[in-house]
Amino acid sequence: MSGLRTLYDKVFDDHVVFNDGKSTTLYIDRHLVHEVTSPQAFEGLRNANRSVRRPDCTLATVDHNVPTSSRKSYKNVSSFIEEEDSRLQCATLEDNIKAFNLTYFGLGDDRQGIVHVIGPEQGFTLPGTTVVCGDSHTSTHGAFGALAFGIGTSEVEHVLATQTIITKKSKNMKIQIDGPLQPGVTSKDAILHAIGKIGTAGGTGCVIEFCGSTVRSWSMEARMSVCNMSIEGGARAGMIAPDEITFEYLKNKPLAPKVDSPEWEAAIRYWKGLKTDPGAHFDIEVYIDSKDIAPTVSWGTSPQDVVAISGKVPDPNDYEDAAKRAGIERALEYMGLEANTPMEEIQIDKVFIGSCTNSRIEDLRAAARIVKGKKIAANVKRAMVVPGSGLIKKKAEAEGLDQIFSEAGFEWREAGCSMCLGMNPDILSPKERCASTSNRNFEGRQGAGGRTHLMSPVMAAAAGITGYLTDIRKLDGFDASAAPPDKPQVSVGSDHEQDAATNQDYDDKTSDIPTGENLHAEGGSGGSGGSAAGFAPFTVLKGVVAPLARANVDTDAIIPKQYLKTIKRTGLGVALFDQWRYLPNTNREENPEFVLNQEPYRNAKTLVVTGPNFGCGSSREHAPWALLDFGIKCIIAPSFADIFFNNTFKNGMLPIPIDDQSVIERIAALAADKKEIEVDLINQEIKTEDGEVISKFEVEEFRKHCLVNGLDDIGLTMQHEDKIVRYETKRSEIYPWLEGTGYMAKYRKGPVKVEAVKVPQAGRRGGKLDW
Ligand SMILES: CC(C)[C@H](C(=O)O)[C@@H](O)C(=O)O
Ligand code: SF4
Repeated sequence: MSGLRTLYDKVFDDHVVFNDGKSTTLYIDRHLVHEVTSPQAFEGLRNANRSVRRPDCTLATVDHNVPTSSRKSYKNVSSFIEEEDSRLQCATLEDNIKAFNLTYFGLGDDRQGIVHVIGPEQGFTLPGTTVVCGDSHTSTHGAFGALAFGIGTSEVEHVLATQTIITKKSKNMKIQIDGPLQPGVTSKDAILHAIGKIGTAGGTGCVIEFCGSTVRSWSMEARMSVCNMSIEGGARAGMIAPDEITFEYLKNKPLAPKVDSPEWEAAIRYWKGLKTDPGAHFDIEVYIDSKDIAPTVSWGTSPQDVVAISGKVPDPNDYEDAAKRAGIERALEYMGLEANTPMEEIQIDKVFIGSCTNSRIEDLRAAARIVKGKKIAANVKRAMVVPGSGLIKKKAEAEGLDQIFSEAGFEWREAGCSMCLGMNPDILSPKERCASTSNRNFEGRQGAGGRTHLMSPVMAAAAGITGYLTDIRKLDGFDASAAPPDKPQVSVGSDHEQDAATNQDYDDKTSDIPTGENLHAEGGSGGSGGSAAGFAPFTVLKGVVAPLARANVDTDAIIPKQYLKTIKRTGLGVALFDQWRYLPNTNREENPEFVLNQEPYRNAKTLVVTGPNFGCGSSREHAPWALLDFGIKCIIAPSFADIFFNNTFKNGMLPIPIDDQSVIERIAALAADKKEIEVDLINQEIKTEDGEVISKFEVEEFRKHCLVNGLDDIGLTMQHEDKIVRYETKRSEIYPWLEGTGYMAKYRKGPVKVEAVKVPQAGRRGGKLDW
């Protein structure tokens, strides 16, 4: 070991609560919570009689399910949200934040917005912190030099209860981008270009540090767009070393330390050390010359399917690899595109400017500059602008951006995730084509059968004006010198300074929240009664194995968004692979071609996937819940996306990555022959029906131990209460600005730090704790 450390190494090291040689327990500074991935976690806490350890370090909002229609007559969630499941999920969050004494920005509050927009906007996200959320795009916060990553619902419960997470060190990856960007090219183009280069599995197992002169020149908004999409590159997190631009952005943010206070000075001293030591080792290095980045758009159904706007739709015949060819053919069919069509000849139906990638003030300003004085094309049925937060909306209105958009024919909406994933009323109809500033173009992402083309805000704005995917550089009146892209557009504090001024103000804003009467005494808010606490031990699994010949199977495909509105963990098997399992335009008539609709695979206990990167995309733990509910406990694949991989273990399931493709093919052949296989976790072997060992496999010792014994890792962590307290004491001394003092001073009447639960829960239901 050279002793030289990367930015990631430094932040990781500073958060180690303990390392027992098998896994590392990391302290979490900031926990963001939203309505989709939290109900089951709160239910688990309630079932185990646990409290939230650090309400002062936890911030909740509603974003995914909320309608983006006018809130002029908004009174409360129950009367405002029409769709029943969405309403229940939002109401459940409100019940939970009352019951657990958490800070919450609801629909009546200007500070409400997409969770990854409001954290930075409030100064909740700070350099050098660990930030988690039950959401894959938590990587956004890495733009501040934070170690920020998405987690599943079981881990949400773990963090709520212990303020820690059990983890394993990732590899270090560097993406260096140098030189000034060309006119019309933005950081969104840079990240789309980078993902096209490395692929959606390129960053698997890694934390990416983005560096180089191009990155240094970017504003915080531009940096957030890039770190946001690290997850689309397969990485656990993306990070950018903090610098003067970061510090400037944080000045006067409500929850950042007060400028010029001793805390601010101490924080700046610490933050300035948060950079990679020259000569520190990276496992993977990627270099990009900014001259090679053009305005970039996606053509297919994966974020790696990108091309310069001046390019053409790819031709499957140009690819020798049969699997690759089949993948492109499938994507073209879904997207309704002909090979070799120039991208600029693709006509669109809708435009969406929003999402946690591109809904910040700078994005809206850039798009407004393009549409100013113009009108959307006649073929554009709908064009929407959805600010990332209520405060951004206000700011934009103060600058007259809403007028510019409205005059051009765009709808000016209220804050939320909106059409990024259509869990709310904003969706595409089947076959509608959308120019979108969001981050995922998976099948059905913006609505069943909808077709998404990812791009930057200026490109989406230009598409709205012409009605076609458009090269921004050719748009009438495009002024290449208007905003030199290599000059940082620094957003200073006053941009987002607005805040609830007094306790009374805060109380008024939250007075519409119910008081917890919806909470049931048993089983939480109508949940399944299930919990992450303990599961059936996994030792040997023998049974039918179903073959699935696909690569990059995303969690939207495993279970689409409409099923995420549940507050339970159970009953999701019926929705597993929904789009592939049922014929379109039928009343859930089974597609006989799909493997899980065939005998004997309906009873499969194991899935063998022949392509890599299974479970990529969102952090939804609903994906393993759906598999488990269907009966699948083990998945064998060449590789897995990190968050999905974690989530399976938390549910007593075993994912087995096998990089020898011949072994995968052999198991797939046995599966095709309807033969059973045996997965022996104790001996770490996969065997034929006759007991012949097909392959050995690796599994982390700690995870194996938990699986074999059906252990609840929250209980295990709570046994180390003394170490957590020791870490917290040290943290208060060295990093006093992390205590959540902003909330204490402004919004709270009582103390915010509740005492941790003193009596550790048993690690195994009814069993002996032996770890
Ligand atoms: C709902 C949530 C689990 C999901 C995510 O983790 O990314 C969502 O935000 C998405 O973008 O698909
Ligand atoms: S990716 Fe879309 S759905 Fe997910 S958090 Fe961001 S805006 Fe919301």
